[in-house]
Amino acid sequence: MPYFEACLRETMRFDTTVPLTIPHRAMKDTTLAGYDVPEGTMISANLVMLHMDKEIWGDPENFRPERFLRDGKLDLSLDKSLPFGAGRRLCAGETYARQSMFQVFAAFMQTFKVSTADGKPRKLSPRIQGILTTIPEYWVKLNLRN
Ligand code: HEM
Repeated sequence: MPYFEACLRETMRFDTTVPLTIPHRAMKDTTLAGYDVPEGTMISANLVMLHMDKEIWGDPENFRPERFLRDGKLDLSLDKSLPFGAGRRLCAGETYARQSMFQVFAAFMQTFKVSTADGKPRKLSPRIQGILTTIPEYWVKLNLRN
């Protein structure tokens, strides 16, 4: 189960569902990462940049759930990803979404063996970028596990 949770976290890091946070407005003059930010400035955090930062992840281009595990246990201090944003306006559905994904995908993977439709390895699909990241049509084959 820790490995499965690590897979979910790595999936959301590797393939950021919401690439930009909801735009926020600076309520007073401030500084951010050394930049002056005047009151009223619109700011959106780029979560893809965070999730693909080499300095944070070392090898962000690799899908490697083990990066969240220490001695076989999930270690949340290793998870610097923010798929649900952060701060006062972070996603209101984070807990619900994390729990639902865990329950639905764990049951799904326990029930089915999943492969590509023709059984051959496929490259990642191109991504369609919008408010959410989606992919074009992509067929998979499900076989019931014994
Ligand atoms: C995997 C699923 C989801 C992801 C990756 C996601 C991600 C996000 C992100 C990145 C934001 C912007 C946070 C920010 O600006 O800092 C957001 C906002 C929000 N999300 Fe989600 N979300 C998910 C599911 C849900 C669900 C299931 C609900 C409701 C049941 C929900 C409700 C909201 C609401 C209400 C906001 C606006 C919060 C505010 O501005 O105060 N989200 N979400």
